[in-house]
Amino acid sequence: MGDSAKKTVRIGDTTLRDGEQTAGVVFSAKEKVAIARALDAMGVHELECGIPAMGAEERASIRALVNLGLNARLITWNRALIPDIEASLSCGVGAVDLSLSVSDIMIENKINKSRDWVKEQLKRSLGFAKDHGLYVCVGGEDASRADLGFLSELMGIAHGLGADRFRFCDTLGILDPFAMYEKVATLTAAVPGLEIEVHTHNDLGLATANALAGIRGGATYISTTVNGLGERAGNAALEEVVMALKVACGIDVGVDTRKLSAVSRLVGKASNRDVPAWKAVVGERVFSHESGLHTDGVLKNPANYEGFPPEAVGLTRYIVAGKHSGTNGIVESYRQIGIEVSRDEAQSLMATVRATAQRLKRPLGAEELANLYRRLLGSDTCRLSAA
Ligand SMILES: CC(=O)SCCNC(=O)CCNC(=O)[C@H](O)C(C)(C)COP(=O)(O)OP(=O)(O)OC[C@H]1O[C@@H](n2cnc3c(N)ncnc32)[C@H](O)[C@@H]1OP(=O)(O)O
Ligand SMILES: O=C(O)CCC(=O)C(=O)O
Repeated sequence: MGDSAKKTVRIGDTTLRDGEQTAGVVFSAKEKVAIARALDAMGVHELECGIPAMGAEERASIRALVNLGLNARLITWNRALIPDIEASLSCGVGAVDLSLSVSDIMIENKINKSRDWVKEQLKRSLGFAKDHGLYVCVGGEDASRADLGFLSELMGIAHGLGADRFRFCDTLGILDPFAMYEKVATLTAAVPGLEIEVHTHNDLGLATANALAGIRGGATYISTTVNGLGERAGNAALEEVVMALKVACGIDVGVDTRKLSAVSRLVGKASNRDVPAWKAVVGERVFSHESGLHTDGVLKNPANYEGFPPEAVGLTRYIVAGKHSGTNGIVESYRQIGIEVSRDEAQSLMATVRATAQRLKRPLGAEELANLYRRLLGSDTCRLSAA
């Protein structure tokens, strides 16, 4: 990503707000504390931690987070309405996101207002928030479908009134990375003094790509959720964004990546949404190798088939014996269960290993491999190592 290695990129994680908006997901106050602590401990810069306007219970859970004294900045989500901001102030947070629908389709068909109303409401709510000493992110809901001239105008007003950043939302997840890049680059050039955050949804599976494109376009913040939770198909996943920035773009955001899989499990459990074994970056089996040529390559040097090592994200490498195994992989699978086999012996075992995997529709476990060895190659005492 060119000179982007020098760039400072910050993560604003919204697992506790947009993540919890996943239809059917509810975090208990205790789970919110555990998730916030985990994200803070790994170095996430900002946590969007709830919506005070929702009511007393939500406000109590936000106050509990404020009382933790985390390093991460806590920010709440608000409509750009004074009562919403007052509710946030009552929670003791020092930062608010003030959201306004900014596309004509939503201005006309959702909030039933006009562009002028949006501008006035921005001035009113931002002025109120700034008078109360708050850090303010102005949230542009549906910015990806909004008129760029109007967005520039809003950003100019926001900047003039002391907003700290603007959140460019691809609310419906309909952009491609090229369009995202161009839109963010245009806005960065139009209002250079105002930082931009990109909030990307995954309806087309492009949330992470779009977030990276936003950074290339000049954004400095990325909105993420653990496991990509969030409305409909979810948001850009924290683990994908952090690792993609690091591995593909050479940008280290200062998050301890070794904790990514643990936080993924924590949020998977709290959200009652299992993390698929093949989930990019944190899936339990994304460092499993079975295919003969891959296994051979990994055994010679893991870098042959791994873009980053499993330890980098707190995971483990597995070599498994299955339908696609080759000789070296089978030797290794037996070595792992304490049985030394030669290449010739592995070759003689291969057809049965494959046929068994084909029949069972899965790789063979330790016991099955040992039984096969005994059945095909001899006694159970032969060449068993200490393991
Ligand atoms: C894209 C996003 O993710 S935005 C975040 C969305 N999150 C949520 O909705 C979760 C929590 N929401 C809630 O608890 C409730 O919806 C509340 C407390 C925010 C509002 O509750 P209610 O007062 O009962 O309103 P309700 O949900 O029925 O409708 C929303 C109202 O807010 C208005 N509204 C929506 N967005 C905005 C905005 N950015 N600024 C001002 N008003 C807005 C709508 O026009 C509608 O007003 P209307 O009733 O006059 O037509
Ligand atoms: O307006 C905001 O700050 C965020 C709203 C949101 O979650 C979205 O547009 O997807």
